[in-house]
Amino acid sequence: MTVPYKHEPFTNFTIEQEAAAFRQALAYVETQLGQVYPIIIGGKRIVTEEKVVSTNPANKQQEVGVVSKATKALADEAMEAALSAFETWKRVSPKARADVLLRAAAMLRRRKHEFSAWLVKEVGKPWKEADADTAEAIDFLEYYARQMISLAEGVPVLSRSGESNRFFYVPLGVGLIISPFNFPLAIMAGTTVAAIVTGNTVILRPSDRAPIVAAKFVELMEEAGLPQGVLNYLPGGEAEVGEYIVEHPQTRFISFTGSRAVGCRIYERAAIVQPGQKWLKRVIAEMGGKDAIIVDRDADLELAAQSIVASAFGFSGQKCSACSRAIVLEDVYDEVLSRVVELTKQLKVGNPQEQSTFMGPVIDQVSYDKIMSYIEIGKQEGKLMTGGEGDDTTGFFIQPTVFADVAPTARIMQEEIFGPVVAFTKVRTFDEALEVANNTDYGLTGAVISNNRAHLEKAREEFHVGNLYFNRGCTGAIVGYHPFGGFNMSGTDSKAGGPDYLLLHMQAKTVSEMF
Ligand SMILES: NC(=O)c1ccc[n+]([C@@H]2O[C@H](COP(=O)([O-])OP(=O)(O)OC[C@H]3O[C@@H](n4cnc5c(N)ncnc54)[C@H](O)[C@@H]3O)[C@@H](O)[C@H]2O)c1
Ligand SMILES: N[C@@H](CCC=O)C(=O)O
Repeated sequence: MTVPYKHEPFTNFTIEQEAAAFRQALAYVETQLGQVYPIIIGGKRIVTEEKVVSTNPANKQQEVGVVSKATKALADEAMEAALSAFETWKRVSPKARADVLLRAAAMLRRRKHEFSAWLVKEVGKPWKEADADTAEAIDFLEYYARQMISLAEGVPVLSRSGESNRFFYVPLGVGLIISPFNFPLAIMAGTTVAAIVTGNTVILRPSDRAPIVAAKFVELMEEAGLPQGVLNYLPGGEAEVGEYIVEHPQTRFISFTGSRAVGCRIYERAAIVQPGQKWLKRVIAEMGGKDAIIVDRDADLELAAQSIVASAFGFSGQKCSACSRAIVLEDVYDEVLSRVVELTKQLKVGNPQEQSTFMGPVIDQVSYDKIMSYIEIGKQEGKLMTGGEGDDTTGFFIQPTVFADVAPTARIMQEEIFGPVVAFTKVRTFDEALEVANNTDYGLTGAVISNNRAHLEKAREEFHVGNLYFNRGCTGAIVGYHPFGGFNMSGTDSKAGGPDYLLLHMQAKTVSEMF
């Protein structure tokens, strides 16, 4: 028997012992930088000529590590390895598969600060954000392991006299996992182990902007006892190799997390039935957001301001759940806006290695340039209240930026910026607030800060997002507590860390026997 699932607590860094342990982990990781990590196919280590260098976004001169770049030929090899491992892995009992995850969770918990320190280095997460990312990865391992155990026997169905009917789940086959840079441990690990614990084998394509954390996780899964070929690590080669596997006739499913543009392209490519293909590929796509916080006239305005700031600027706004729109009732608009500006000015932007840093860099030059260009657009579309500056001399630092008086149809109110930028818009009524909130192509997260029960109930029905929060911010979903995933162009309506997530990786079989 396993103990019931409970989410991993966050580290309290105000305890000096914890802070010291984290500093020690950072110092250790510093000694490990710059190493070369091979591709792993069927347990075999392969180093290719062409490489991808992962650098620290807070200090672009610093190499975090180097990975080999995949090729189409290696993609074929990975497919063969995964297909061959599938023949044995699918027959391993669900309980034994779950045990590998539980062991990995225990090992990751013991090395929690070390993994978080890699996140600080590779993607510039400040301490608390890195700690939450690692905690979430542990949660996915623990939660999906238990869920698989409970699904092992299938679900009871009715039988008539003289008949015995059974309904149970079988794995799909080889899955392609494509993960984003922004939760390079939690999302990469969660999507990978959901596919594995359900009996599938996978080819993992981590983001080229965070391949080292993924390499460390793959090593950990091997140490936890995962058989060779079940998890094949194939970094590098971005679109070309990724699309090649998407289109491969033996790919059975694709679990993608990333931007809308790439998700839509994958969805489209996967729909084409290739010669020799025997199934329709399943695509799980978790995509972008344009998330809003509504502030009602009867609301705790300090809570509103704190929620907007934390949700807009946590990890430099590089969360699909980030608050990029504040929709505020006119009666309280000025007060909320001025408090948000005041709080924003107090945020410390700097090297995420420092404990006191609230906001580190954005991920790379491409992101930096894109966000800065949106800031220029914002200057035309609204009133710049604070921020607006960037500095990319050492790393990719952008000041947290607030725009006021932006029209709901403005580009910065419609397009995902994925950076530390929030736009305020003023509305007259709560109904208008809901209309503005729903007026994007996305539908991922949203929050309402209100003391008005009728308004909250109305939002419960009409605010069309996958994750709706009342009287709190719109980021920070916890596995098993806030199943996560969005509507419309935010994805395929799946819910990571939710009770039905594993079913997306299996097919149900009915067996009926007559006596
Ligand atoms: N809904 C969610 O749960 C969720 C979670 C995290 C991030 N996101 C979204 O992800 C985006 C940020 O992450 P990102 O910048 O890494 O996204 P991205 O779309 O640029 O990349 C995601 C992954 O796709 C790969 N890729 C890129 N082009 C490809 C192609 N043509 N074929 C196959 N693979 C390809 C990348 O290498 C990367 O591994 C944001 O839009 C954010 O909202 C969504
Ligand atoms: N699950 C995370 C967001 C993941 C996307 O970037 C949250 O709830 O904030």
